[in-house]
Amino acid sequence: MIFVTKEFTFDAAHNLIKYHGKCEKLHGHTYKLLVTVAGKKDEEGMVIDFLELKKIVKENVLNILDHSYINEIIEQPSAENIAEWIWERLKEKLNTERYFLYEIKLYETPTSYVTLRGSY
Ligand SMILES: Nc1nc2c(c(=O)[nH]1)N=C([C@H](O)[C@H](O)COP(=O)(O)OP(=O)(O)OP(=O)(O)O)CN2
Ligand SMILES: [Zn+2]
Repeated sequence: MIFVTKEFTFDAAHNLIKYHGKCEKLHGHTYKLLVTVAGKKDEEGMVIDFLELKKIVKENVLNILDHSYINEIIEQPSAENIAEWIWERLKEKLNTERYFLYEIKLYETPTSYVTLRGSY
C-alpha cells in the first residue's frame, strides 16, 4: 500500500454559533487541507496522478469553500464538521478498484488541526 498526499489552501470566513468565546465572532482563516489517497500503483508507477487529485479536490471542495462564508454551507463550521463535509464530497470521487480516500487533515491555524479517517 502506498499513500499519496496533496496539500491545498483556501481562505474562508466563519463563526461558531454554538460556542461561547472569541470564535463566536465572525473571523477568517487560511485553511490548509491535506488529502491522502491509499492504493496500489498502475503501469505508470502512480497510485493517482497528482494532477488528477488536484482536479477532483478543486472541483468538489475548493471551488465551493474558497472565499466563502462557511456558515452558509455548514451550519456549525468547526474544523471537525468541515473535515466531515469534505470527506463526504470526496469519498466516492476518490474510490476506485485500485485506490481509496484514506485521510484528510484540515489545519484551521498553523497550530490547530483535525485528522479524519472516515468509514465508507
Ligand atoms: N476542536 C475545535 N476547537 C476549536 C475550533 C474548532 O474548529 N475545533 N475552532 C476555533 C476557532 O474557530 C479558531 O480556529 C480558534 O483557534 P485557535 O487555535 O485558538 O486560534 P489562535 O490563532 O488563537 O491560535 P494560536 O494558539 O495563536 O495559534 C476554536 N476552537
Ligand atoms: Zn475559526
